[in-house]
Amino acid sequence: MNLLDGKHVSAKIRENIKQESATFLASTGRRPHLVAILVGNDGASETYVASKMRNCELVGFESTNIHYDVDISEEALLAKIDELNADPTVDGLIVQLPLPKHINPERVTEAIDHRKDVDGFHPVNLGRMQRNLPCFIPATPYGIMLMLEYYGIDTAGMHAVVVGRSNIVGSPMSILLARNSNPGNCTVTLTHSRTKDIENEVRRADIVVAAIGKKHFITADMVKDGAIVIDVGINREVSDETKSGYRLYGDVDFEQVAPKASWITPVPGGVGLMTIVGLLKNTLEAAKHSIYK
Ligand SMILES: Nc1nc(=O)c2c([nH]1)NC[C@@H]1CN(c3ccc(C(=O)N[C@@H](CCC(=O)O)C(=O)O)cc3)C=[N+]21
Repeated sequence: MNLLDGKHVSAKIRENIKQESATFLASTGRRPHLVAILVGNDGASETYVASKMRNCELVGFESTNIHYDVDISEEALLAKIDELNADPTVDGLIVQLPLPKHINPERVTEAIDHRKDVDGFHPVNLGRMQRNLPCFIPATPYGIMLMLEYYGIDTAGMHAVVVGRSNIVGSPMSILLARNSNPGNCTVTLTHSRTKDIENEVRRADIVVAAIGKKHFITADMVKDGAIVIDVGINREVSDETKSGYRLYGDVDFEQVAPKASWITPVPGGVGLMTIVGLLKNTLEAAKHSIYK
């Protein structure tokens, strides 16, 4: 078993981003700038946004966190997005999900200027990704592809099984793995809650991407010998044994599965850290206008 070490890879890639960020500052007199909007008081969301801001600092980006009460109206949120779209000092703009029930996430996603959509959730970016055109790729799938690339894993011809069809992970992941690029060129099966026999589908996988949101859903008996296992799960449980007061569990039973896998990501220390690197890379591209002139 080899570890796909998110801690190591994210630190390495952050070094490159930091250098490019310094070059950007030297030539333009300003820093790449990410704005993150957070609505409400979800503990996990607050942790992620804080981590994104801290990572911006690490690579020399400017970052702004706008925090609204849970009862902000959709209209007021959309008005703020319009204002930030028009603000030339803002390069990247994200609205942390999930949003409260009275706000339509689809409307919010489409309101963000696709040239600042560093989450890669806007339909323009999604469509361009599907066509293999320059675009912002959603941060988690992007981070996973960067990790495979870093370790020089050639996925061409592999059978990939993605578990979960979310807009932010499973669905874009299936597109990226099937694309004619490297990593990519996989034969992809996208499984979900209505799949007849998920266990059996996963058993056929050369590469498994688990993005279901259920602790230890993927067990050893479901994994083929030598498979590559990517765990996107971040299931939080209260624990009095840790400083933070909670413990994270993946969608994969790491202890059981690791001995069978050729490569595997740990949780924490895997995909989550790469997600942030994906976001930083997109923000740098947005600042440099290297995707949209
Ligand atoms: N608009 C939007 N964009 C997102 O990118 C987005 C989102 N909404 N909503 C929620 C998910 C989740 N997400 C994570 C980011 C970092 C870690 C991360 O850093 N994880 C660390 C540990 C984190 C901890 O200890 O809590 C690790 O896995 O080692 C995890 C998950 C971004 N998301």
